[in-house]
Amino acid sequence: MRSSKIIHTVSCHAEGEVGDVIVGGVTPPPGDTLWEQSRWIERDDVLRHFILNEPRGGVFRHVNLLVPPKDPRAMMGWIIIEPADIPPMSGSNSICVATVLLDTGILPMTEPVTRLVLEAPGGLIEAVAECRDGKVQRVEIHNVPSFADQLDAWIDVPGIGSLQVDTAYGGDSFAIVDAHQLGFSVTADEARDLVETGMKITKAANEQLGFRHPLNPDWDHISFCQIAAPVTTENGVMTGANAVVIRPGKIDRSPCGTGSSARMAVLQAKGHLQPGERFISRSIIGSEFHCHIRELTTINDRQAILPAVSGRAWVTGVHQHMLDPADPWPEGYRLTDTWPSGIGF
Ligand SMILES: O=C(O)[C@H]1NCC[C@@H]1O
Repeated sequence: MRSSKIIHTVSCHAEGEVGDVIVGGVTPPPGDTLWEQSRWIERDDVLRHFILNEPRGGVFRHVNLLVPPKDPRAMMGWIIIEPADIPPMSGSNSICVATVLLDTGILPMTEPVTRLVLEAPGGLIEAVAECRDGKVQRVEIHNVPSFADQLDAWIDVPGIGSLQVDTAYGGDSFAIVDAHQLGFSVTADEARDLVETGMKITKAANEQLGFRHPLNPDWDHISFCQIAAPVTTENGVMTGANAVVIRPGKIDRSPCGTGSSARMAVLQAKGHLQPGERFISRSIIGSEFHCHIRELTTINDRQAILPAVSGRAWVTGVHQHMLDPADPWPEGYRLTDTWPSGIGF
């Protein structure tokens, strides 16, 4: 076999959402900070196209590039590569990264608990991994400070009408809308309609409300729409299903860690969730993240929370993505039958 490029990945999913990890074959991008390195990856499409586009990838795939940390407190840094964005943080991807680092032995595992400090472009996180028999059983992520931005704001959504939404940040930026207001019960058979509706809401929320992170003015848009079923109490625990619509048009198969953090920030701001109380976030495929608010904090005088989100991840394979020098599509291709375009912003 001949190849002009080989990228080694360990494939993984966290509660249903793909989060493959590049463990070799890519040199760290230039930049003095993880954030700068992540903007370099965003500007340079070569890696993104090679790994995300067909024939190697698809709109469902997220890929995490391991890089040496910049912060001396961190054991590893990583850059999250999603279909539309290179985000500051990701819950499902961080659970995949922690699991792959320990299950493969890249970082040493200590049973029954291994604590990792990892550096995402959006800041340091801690991953507390429960480990047994050489396998990570569950990872609790101590996420970056999260906060509600605009509460009960009205937007006009073409084809839908006037809608009340909350906007919030949980390591990524969200417009959160009540599913029942839209006639959804957040079940798998609604997936296509949820995506079309969510994409319109994200676009309208960006145009009419916008978002800018108070400490990182570069992060200046709303990435996702979270269509959230009202919270209920199950066995004494506050529980909420959601469908997070990811640009350019797919639903998070996991309960979305950044979305769960953003939702907890809104619940706390509205007085429905207190630090220490449990919150179960449930995905459209029925998988769960177990969450709570660790403590309250502030960002530039703005009320914020420190969220904890825990979930499980499983390795699904190892791959060597290769490029035959004669392949006429070295960066692959995407078609609008499976990779929507023209909706969003
Ligand atoms: O768990 C999360 O935060 C994410 N899942 C895929 C898209 C988001 O980054």
